[in-house]
Amino acid sequence: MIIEIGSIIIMGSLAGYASLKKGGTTSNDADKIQKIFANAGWNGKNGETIRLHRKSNFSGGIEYVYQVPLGFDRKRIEAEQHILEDGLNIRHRLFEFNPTDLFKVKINSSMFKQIKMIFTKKKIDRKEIELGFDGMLRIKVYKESMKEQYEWDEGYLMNGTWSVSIGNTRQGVVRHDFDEHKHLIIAGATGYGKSAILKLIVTSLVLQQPENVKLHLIDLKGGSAFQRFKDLKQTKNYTREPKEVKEILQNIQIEMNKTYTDIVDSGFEDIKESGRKERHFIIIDEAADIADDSECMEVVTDIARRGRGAGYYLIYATQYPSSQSIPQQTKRNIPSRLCFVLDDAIASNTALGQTGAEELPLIPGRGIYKNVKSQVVQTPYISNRQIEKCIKPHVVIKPRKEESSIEYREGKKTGSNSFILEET
Ligand SMILES: Nc1ncnc2c1ncn2[C@@H]1O[C@H](COP(=O)(O)OP(=O)(O)OP(=O)(O)O)[C@@H](O)[C@H]1O
Repeated sequence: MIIEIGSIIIMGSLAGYASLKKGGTTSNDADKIQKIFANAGWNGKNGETIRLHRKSNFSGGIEYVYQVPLGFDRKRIEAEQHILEDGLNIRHRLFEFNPTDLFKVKINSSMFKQIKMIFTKKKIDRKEIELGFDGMLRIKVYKESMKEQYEWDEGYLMNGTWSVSIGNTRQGVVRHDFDEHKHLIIAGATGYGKSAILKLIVTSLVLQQPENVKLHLIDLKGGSAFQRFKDLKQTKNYTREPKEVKEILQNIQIEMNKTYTDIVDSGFEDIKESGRKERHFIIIDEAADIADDSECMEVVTDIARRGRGAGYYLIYATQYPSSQSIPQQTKRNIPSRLCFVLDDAIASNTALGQTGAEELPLIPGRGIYKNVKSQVVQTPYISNRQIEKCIKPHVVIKPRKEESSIEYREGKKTGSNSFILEET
């Protein structure tokens, strides 16, 4: 009995302490923010500081609204947001701990072991921030980290459009509309979600625009990310061979030029105005592998520069962003970027035009999407099994060039699209 009462008191106090810790975390964040601004040299030209205008609670944290001095460099602060986040996390780390776990403890001889487990299994959670500018500087400080995984489902689709879900933020889904923003550069260290988002983009395009999307898939990573799309009726080109890339790109360029000439000759400015529905997507996974080939790069640059008018959109992915793998002219023509964690600030600058990707947490799918503004997103995750299910109705059996002398016949299915080849 005494043990039971004692344990209840201990648990009650621990729970109270933990919830206090979780709730009352941010009392002096306003001061900290002001100090971080001063130390980072983010004040106005004559040393003017930001001034706290308002502070308000919202369901996930606290928003601080500041008046900013004239000449305030918002882009610099956006790029160096991690300094602010690190500063707010220096002394205060939040325990990801649910006090109700304590009430699940069974009162028996292993009680102390169970309590110890709850505390030793806790994860350290960082405060995260979000910046906004509308004449005032708005800093949202969140009590909890962003979700590490968002499962994709068909609710992410916008049928009949070219707008594809690219990530989730706490405010909702962020989309990249290819008819608005055309091309996209994707960069990121290996293993953090480049292929996964490319597969999601392809799947979304096929499901949203099955009759109008034309895919040119160039997979130079030595993996098999695009393999599953090669027999789609929407796939016009698919290769994993670097030596085939030049010919494919040059043929695309010829078609693109012809389409553009037709559009202009018919008196239209671009494909959108012409009312044509077809859009071509040239998707290159590991662009660094063709960076040495000047003829390939000439076509890539040309598509980035002139493809928009003809409806030829480029998605250019690399894990090695450098001035060679993303030439200056290509970069200038592709303002939209999605960048997962990168090795250093130089790579981040090359890929995004700002630092910050080197500071992203090591979470697959966590990236910075930069378009008009830049924001941290968690890309939706689609499993290979889901992809197979979604694209199955679009699979057709195509003879490959080198197999034109081989007779095809449908055979015993071992997968959704397997068949036996018989040489005659
Ligand atoms: N949005 C996501 N949410 C959760 N997990 C993800 C997400 N994206 C990727 N992952 C996980 O990370 C793993 C690696 O992702 P992916 O293959 O896309 O990386 P990559 O950057 O293309 O790496 P590599 O260049 O080595 O192929 C995936 O197998 C998956 O388990």
